[in-house]
Amino acid sequence: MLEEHPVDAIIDFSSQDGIYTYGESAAQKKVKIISAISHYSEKEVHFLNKLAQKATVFWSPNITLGINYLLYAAQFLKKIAPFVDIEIVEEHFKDKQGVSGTAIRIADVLELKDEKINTIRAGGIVGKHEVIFGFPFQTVRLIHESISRDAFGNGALFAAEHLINKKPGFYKFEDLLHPYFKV
Ligand SMILES: NC(=O)C1=CN([C@@H]2O[C@H](COP(=O)(O)OP(=O)(O)OC[C@H]3O[C@@H](n4cnc5c(N)ncnc54)[C@H](OP(=O)(O)O)[C@@H]3O)[C@@H](O)[C@H]2O)C=CC1
Ligand SMILES: O=C(O)C1=NC(C(=O)O)C[C@H](O)C1
Repeated sequence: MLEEHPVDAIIDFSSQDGIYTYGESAAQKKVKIISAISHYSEKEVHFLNKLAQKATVFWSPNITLGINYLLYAAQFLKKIAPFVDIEIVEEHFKDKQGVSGTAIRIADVLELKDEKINTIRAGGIVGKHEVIFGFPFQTVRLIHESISRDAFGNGALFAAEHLINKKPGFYKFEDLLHPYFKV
């Protein structure tokens, strides 16, 4: 397939097991792998790491620029106020299965237990994440809302552009943003 249709990168919004259909042949041909799958088991993460020995592999459970900026801002605030109460609220469309992979990632970077994730499923909400920092006399709310699925397409293109000159290895969105934080 990749011989008939050569490409520079594969962008994956399929499902957890999609990687097994193209991973090996992509890595063999040094085709970059950009995965937006929200949930992987340890088995898939291990497989991605193996592929990353040969190819440039990128994985982001939320590929929007906005949410990845929010992740930075949230970690920065937690550093200043380590004992603040933090709650995460994630909202998605009614049929979305499982807890948001983004919310799990936010909890992970802020070192919060998964019980701090509050889930809402309603109608056609594309994807909204809010991190609430409850101080004694003030509240800080960091909110990101994908108002159209175009946000994911734009994010995937941002990733693809920023991976053009990247050597084989396993990359996360923050690896692409680090250079922008140098002042
Ligand atoms: N990182 C991010 O920013 C985002 C991540 N996602 C994630 O992307 C994934 C897909 O979400 P969503 O678009 O809602 O899902 P859908 O089920 O609507 O779409 C998935 C598509 O991929 C196809 N597909 C699934 N598995 C395979 C496979 N093994 N081989 C080939 N094709 C396959 C499906 O085909 P068929 O219908 O024939 O099964 C379907 O066309 C989820 O993990 C979701 O959480 C979604 C949006 C943003
Ligand atoms: O399934 C989706 O659609 C989305 N999944 C995400 C997640 O699980 O965090 C990311 C985005 O909000 C859309």
